[in-house]
Amino acid sequence: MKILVSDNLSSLGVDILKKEDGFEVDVNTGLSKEELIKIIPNYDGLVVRSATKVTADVIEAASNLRVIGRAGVGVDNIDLDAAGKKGIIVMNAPDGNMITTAEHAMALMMSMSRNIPQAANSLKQEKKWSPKTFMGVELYGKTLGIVGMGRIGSVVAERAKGFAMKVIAYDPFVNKEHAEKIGVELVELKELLQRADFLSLHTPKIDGKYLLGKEEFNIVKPGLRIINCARGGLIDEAALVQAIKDGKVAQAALDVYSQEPLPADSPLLEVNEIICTPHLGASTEEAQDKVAIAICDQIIDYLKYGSIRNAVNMPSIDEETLRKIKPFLELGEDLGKIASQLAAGPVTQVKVQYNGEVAETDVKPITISVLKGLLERAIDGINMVNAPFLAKERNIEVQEMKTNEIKDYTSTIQVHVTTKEGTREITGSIFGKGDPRIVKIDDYYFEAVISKHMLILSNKDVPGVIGNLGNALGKHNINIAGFHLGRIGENGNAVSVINIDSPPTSEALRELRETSNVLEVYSVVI
Ligand SMILES: NC(=O)c1ccc[n+]([C@@H]2O[C@H](COP(=O)([O-])OP(=O)(O)OC[C@H]3O[C@@H](n4cnc5c(N)ncnc54)[C@H](O)[C@@H]3O)[C@@H](O)[C@H]2O)c1
Ligand SMILES: O=C(O)CC[C@@H](O)C(=O)O
Repeated sequence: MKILVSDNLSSLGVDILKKEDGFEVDVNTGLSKEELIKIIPNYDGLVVRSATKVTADVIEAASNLRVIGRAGVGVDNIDLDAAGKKGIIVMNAPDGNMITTAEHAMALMMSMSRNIPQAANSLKQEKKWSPKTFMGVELYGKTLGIVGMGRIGSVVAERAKGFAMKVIAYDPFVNKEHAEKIGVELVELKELLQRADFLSLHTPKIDGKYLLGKEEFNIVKPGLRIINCARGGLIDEAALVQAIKDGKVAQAALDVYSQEPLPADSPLLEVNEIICTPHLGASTEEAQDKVAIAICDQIIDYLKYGSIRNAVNMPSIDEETLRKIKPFLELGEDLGKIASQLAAGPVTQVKVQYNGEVAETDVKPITISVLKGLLERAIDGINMVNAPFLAKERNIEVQEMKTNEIKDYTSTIQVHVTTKEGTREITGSIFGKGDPRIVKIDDYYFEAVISKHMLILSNKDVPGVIGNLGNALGKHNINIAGFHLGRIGENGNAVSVINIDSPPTSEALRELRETSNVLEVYSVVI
């Protein structure tokens, strides 16, 4: 396995990769886009921080790449859609730098409230002793508004409470219990803007929308102080400069910018009330070691053992869960493959229903494996990462349903596939520790073994049909390994699943289809 590390990564991470059997590592930082495009086909894995821009054209050129690891949280420098479509998994290391970044937010809050950079600059650069110029404000008793109560926002809230600040937060995705547990009052954004003395942002970048723009600055509590250690693009920088000039906002402390590196002529650098740091939030020795170790371990676990942690473009599966759900992943893929060969025409909808114990596990990866099996014959290079993207691209509606109800089996997976011609249903279960079976096709019940080659056929349920089929298969030298019959009462139709040791020739299939009372014959390959 060849891994490229294209940004500054702690040597502890690089060493982990170097020491791993079968891994080769190149550290090559500061590459131009053209240089990266040229060398990326040589690599199975890429490790980046925020400097490398993994754009669609880089991904297009990455013919062997299987994983991109981000040593940190934000993945806005990686084209996730392009990676997903190409089947490249993107993972981050979200826990390693949360304390460090929260500490940077606190450092900015305190530096800003006491004018520390400006005062230090005046004394050291201008040799001026002017304490009156740098009158500050206390944090004590002030209200801190946090937007985004995730990992970093929550740590900031705890630290701020240590300064006896009142903490309020806006995060539409967080539950009340989490907020109450850390003693934070959840409010709407408008209320937060009207009440906060300090405001700290901790959300991901929000596409096409500023969290703080002219409209928001018009309603903030006068004298607001703003901290942004999250992402550039959350604040309309021109509107911020104007709001400070208009006296609506007192100060701001920024670590991230809409354009990075921040251009030397940025108006932000001209405003004395704005403190700027050069995207330093995660830059401590401890955090850099932690994220580097985490991402390198994750990459090895994925490339060597298939276990997925902190994936941002597919559900994560740790080793323990992987072990538990592996038989169902395989069953799901088999059911998808069978369904694709029974259904006629392009698929428009897939419903996957989980019944019984399997419904209590994380079923998302199983649904993806159904999609992978379903689309495998139509799309080259499909895998667990790109299957949902490719299904979406083909306008296939995917539904997932769960019931805890246990009927005849402890767990079943029911796959309904709809095309213009109608819906086919195929249900599977796991016998014993990992023996996959088809237990139902449409209305017919069996306990059919799933094998590499199968014939699935329907016939009128009259005497002699099975004998004739056996003769026809024998004539074409096709050995029957198993025979499973499903019927609904007498005098109706029957469906059979026949396990065969070799694939049928087209001649054999023609003869089977011409056998009297046979209605449909499908040759199914797993
Ligand atoms: N400055 C740095 O060096 C640095 C370092 C680490 C992380 N970060 C950035 O900090 C941010 C937060 O990181 P995290 O690890 O806490 O992420 P997180 O995913 O744990 O938390 C983000 C929170 O934002 C909330 N959220 C999403 N959209 C929102 C919206 N429109 N309004 C309000 N809340 C919303 C989510 O519900 C979530 O709780 C990210 O943007 C990350 O890239 C920056
Ligand atoms: O790698 C860095 O220094 C920045 C990291 C930070 O922005 C992140 O999102 O984790």
